[in-house]
Amino acid sequence: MSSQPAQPPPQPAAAADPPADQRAAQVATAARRSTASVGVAKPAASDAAAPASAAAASASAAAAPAPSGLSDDDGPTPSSGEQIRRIVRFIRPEYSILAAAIFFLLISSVVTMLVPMSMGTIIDLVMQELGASVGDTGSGAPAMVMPQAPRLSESIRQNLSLTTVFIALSCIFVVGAAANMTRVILMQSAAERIIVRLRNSLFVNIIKQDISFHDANRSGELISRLSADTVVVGKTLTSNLSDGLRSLVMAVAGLSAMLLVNVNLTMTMMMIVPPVAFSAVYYGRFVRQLAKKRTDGTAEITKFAEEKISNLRTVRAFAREDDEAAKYAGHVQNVYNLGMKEAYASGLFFGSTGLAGNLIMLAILFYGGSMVKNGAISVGELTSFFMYTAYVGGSVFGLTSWYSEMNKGIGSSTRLFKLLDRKAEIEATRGRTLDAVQGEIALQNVHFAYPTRSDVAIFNGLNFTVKPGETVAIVGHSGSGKSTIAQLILRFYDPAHGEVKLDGVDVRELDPHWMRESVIALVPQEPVLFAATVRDNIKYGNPAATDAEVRAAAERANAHDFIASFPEGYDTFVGERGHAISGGQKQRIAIARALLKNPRVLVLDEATSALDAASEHLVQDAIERLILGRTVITIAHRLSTIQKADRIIMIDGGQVAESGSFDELMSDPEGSFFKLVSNQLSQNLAVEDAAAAAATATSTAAAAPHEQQQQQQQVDSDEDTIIDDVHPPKSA
Ligand SMILES: Nc1ncnc2c1ncn2[C@@H]1O[C@H](COP(=O)(O)OP(=O)(O)OP(=O)(O)O)[C@@H](O)[C@H]1O
Repeated sequence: MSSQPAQPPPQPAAAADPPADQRAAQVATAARRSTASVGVAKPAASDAAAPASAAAASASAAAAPAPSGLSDDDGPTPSSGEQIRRIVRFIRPEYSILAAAIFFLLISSVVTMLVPMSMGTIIDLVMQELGASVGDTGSGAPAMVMPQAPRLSESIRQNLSLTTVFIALSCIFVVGAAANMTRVILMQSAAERIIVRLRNSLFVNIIKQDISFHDANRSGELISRLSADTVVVGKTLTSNLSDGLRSLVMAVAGLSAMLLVNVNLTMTMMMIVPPVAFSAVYYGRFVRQLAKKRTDGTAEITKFAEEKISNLRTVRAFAREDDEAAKYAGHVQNVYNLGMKEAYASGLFFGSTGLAGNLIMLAILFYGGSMVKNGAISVGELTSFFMYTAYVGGSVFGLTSWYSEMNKGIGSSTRLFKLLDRKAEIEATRGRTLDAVQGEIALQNVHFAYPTRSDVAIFNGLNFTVKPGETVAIVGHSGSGKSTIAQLILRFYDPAHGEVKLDGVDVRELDPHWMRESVIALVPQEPVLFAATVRDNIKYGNPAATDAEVRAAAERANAHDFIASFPEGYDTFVGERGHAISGGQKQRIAIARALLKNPRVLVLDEATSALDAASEHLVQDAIERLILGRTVITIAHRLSTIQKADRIIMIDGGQVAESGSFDELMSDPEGSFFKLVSNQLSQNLAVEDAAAAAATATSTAAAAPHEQQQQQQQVDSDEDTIIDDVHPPKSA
């Protein structure tokens, strides 16, 4: 606050305590004289004036929509079957790619399964030639027992030479490798496409959720779903699925081949299946639960980090870096603990199944060796069988890890699909549009409570109409619901009862997107700029605007001169959330943005933080140009704005307490508007008194240093009553 009165400041009303009518005249005069920011909305006791009787609150609460958090309370968790069906529905567009991938997978698997059989055949061929050459030595007795010719390789052996087999197998293996390569590429491309679709649909669904949903969910968590969970689910649906299918095909084909080679040996091998399958099911369930907890833990880490990093200036200003680092470490430790639980479970599971696999191989070697000795099977057949056992063992192992990965994916997908399937209420409405908008806004018998705080009624029977072209200032104590009116007009929320109307039509009948795009603009208290250039930020009001139009809007918003003074002009990067430019500059860019949009109805949530006099003047001047020829609803915090309005609406107790021109309202010293203004003025005048006292004190050489310091502190704190009494930024 920088206003220095031209005349000696009048006594604060409370100190003089004059009769009511005299006080009225005094306050009105003081009000007229004050051209600076008065911060009417910030009386010290304002919070005590909270609206809403408990009865009204519960009435509103009954009709208010339920809070909509992305939590376990947000509807029942679907069963695994439902989740799998949901996942299958989601991957439908990739069916053709997946089918092609499965085709190539089958080819490569068949080729792989040929390996043991071909190796066995080659070994038998080699041994046969070896046997023949041993027989040729003329010693009379064969050097080793040659078992019966194996059934499977019999015909091949009879018709093909060793060289032909080598050449044929090499060609088949090349085909297998090509098929495998194609399978991997196709699967990866399906995974990437699924991740793209997941991310796009999820982002769209997140930004199209009702504001009440965003009240209930922190952005960090949503970002985590968007970035981390989408990858887990995408990979599960493709690479893991492909690996699982491959393992399944190989296990089935391998088993069939083993049965063909020898049934008894196969039965011995099968002893391992029941215990492994049993433990795989339990292990799978366990990791699914862990995965869900881990994705939640990761989301917790992301939302914590997002909030602290994006508000680093506050963390730094309070020197809380170490505390925040410790809290962050706590969240990270939580995820680490879950990871370690999984590590122990995985170690136990994979270690024991590996041991079971090795023991069964030993058993086969022992049993198979005796069969070779008896001439029941050939060495080549035992080799083939052994290789099939290893392949099938590997495939079963692959299937169990696929099962656990699938479970993890399903665990991660729970919240993701819940979020993806969530239907917005307001934003999903496809209402009509109006041909020619006059710009009349009416609130009729509006009852409202925020969905996240449904037991606190903000309005209970709010009624007022703003005529086309009229400028109305909404005033009231802090927390009385002024900004809430703006949010209802923009249809960020629907009232529990009553109607908000545009040109006599309930906004629930209208298309909310059309209304915000073409009819209504909001200039919020603390304008939010995006991390982009000045030009892009202004063009946010109308992406189709030309550079000339952007410049014209900036000129009308008193922004062109400061923009032109930047070395990069309109291409200057404004920093994250516009941190790289000043508050007054930000406000003027926001005004230029609104000018470019050229709305019929303008909702102006006036900034509560005061700017220096020069900057304030430039902003006010820009606002005056902005409001020309429109219906304007100003959530007013400055006396000058209130005085200039055609009409003032005073909100108190969730209803319109008073309505009229400035002079009309100020003529009633018992009225709530009069009290609000006089209360604020006394605060303001106290600041001026303290400033004058401080100036006197500073000039008095005799003043003790600590007294000077105290006086200065008093001035600082009084000035802060207005500047500091700023509520959390409300932005569009
Ligand atoms: N998104 C929200 N969810 C729940 N409660 C909210 C939300 N936004 C505001 N409120 C509460 O609603 C009440 C009215 O808030 P509102 O911002 O409309 O007041 P205001 O009159 O504009 O205050 P000020 O002048 O301080 O900006 C306050 O008690 C506030 O805490």
